[in-house]
Amino acid sequence: MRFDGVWFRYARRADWTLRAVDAVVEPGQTVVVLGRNGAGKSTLLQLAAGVLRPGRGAVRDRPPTVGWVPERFPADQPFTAGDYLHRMASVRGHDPAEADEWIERLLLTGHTGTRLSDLSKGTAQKVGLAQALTGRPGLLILDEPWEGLDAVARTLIPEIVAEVTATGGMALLSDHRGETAHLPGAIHWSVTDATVQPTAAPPAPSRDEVVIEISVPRASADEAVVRLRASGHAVLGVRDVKGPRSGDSR
Ligand SMILES: Nc1ncnc2c1ncn2[C@@H]1O[C@H](COP(=O)(O)OP(=O)(O)OP(=O)(O)O)[C@@H](O)[C@H]1O
Repeated sequence: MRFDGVWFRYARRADWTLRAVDAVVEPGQTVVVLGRNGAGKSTLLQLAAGVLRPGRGAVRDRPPTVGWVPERFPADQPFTAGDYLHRMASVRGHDPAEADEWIERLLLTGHTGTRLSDLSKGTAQKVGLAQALTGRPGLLILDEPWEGLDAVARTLIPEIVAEVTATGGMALLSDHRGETAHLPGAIHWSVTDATVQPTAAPPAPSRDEVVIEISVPRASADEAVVRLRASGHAVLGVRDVKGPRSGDSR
């Protein structure tokens, strides 16, 4: 996908929010967009998603299926979470059952009967993420994904991004706090003074560590992640485990 001389402003006589953007995202690539508040990261992501149209220039070769998670999920809609996800899957031409995979993986099963407007902010963000992932997008766009999401979902982001890119998809994420430093192989763009430039990745922390796997009841997953983090541990991932328990038979 290519930004080909893209200029954008929000009103006819306003200053340009983005000027002369030329940038390429290759298949299988992850791009992290850095920049201070108000620099234009969300604007760039919405141009990539096709939600905004350039004033000049064009975004070319966008994959046919785009999953976009805005910074804030618009929860003021008259559906339950389950209804919303199944309807959105149908509207986008996917099997509604595909939504169920993400409902389960993002630990949303207990929330499917809740109205969107009654969900907590973090759960609503997960519904937005499930919506974007249904149908296996060739371009996944996550606007500040670390901001609203709960602890479990945050650990899933690198895993989900890796799955999208492993099959030749592209991922575009914005990050104003440098939390995406751990996305392996990502390239970084910086939005400064209305222009977009490649920039160096923030340095990754050095390690001399071991990985310990633990299991907890599904309902306690979020609390466990929060506690482990609070104790100074790095939580690398959360996955669903089905079937009889093994490995603790002593
Ligand atoms: N709908 C809009 N109408 C007019 N101006 C807007 C609109 N949305 C954003 N802007 C302005 O465009 C500029 C870029 O905003 P944008 O949201 O893209 O920045 P950002 O880098 O994503 O910031 P943040 O990190 O705070 O989300 C800001 O000055 C913002 O106030």
